[in-house]
Amino acid sequence: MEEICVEWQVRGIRGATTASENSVAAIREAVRELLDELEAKNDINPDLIISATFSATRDLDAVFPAAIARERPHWCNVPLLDVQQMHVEGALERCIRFLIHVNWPAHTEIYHPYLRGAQNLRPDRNLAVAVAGEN
Ligand SMILES: C=C(O[C@@H]1C=C(C(=O)O)C=C[C@H]1O)C(=O)O
Repeated sequence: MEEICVEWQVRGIRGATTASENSVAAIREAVRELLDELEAKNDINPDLIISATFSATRDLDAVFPAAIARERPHWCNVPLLDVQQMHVEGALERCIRFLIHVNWPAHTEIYHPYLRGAQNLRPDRNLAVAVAGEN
């Protein structure tokens, strides 16, 4: 029988969005939408996620984004962390970012979701799908 060998790599996935206000409902809505997009566009298997770190700007403190992520199917065992995003004067407000490390089939494209007010943070990643090895 022919053996099909898949080569795996550890890859980083970035994403960001904004919440409409500093409330549990608004942050939950924004995080769910962002992770829905991540999973839909990448066909990701949460069991292959190594860890996920969320940052929130200092104007968001109603709820931990990681707690929202953990509500998702198969995310309960993913090591999660929340940090406060460093403040830069004039930077995008009410912004939630993530950096996720994942085991990924080599040479497979990754989509980095940047939604809502975060769409202009990285126009290069918003317009194009990053090609394997370009992270
Ligand atoms: C541009 C962003 O915002 C900030 C700037 C970053 C950068 O210059 O690479 C990365 C994360 C944030 O600290 C982003 O989230 O992508």
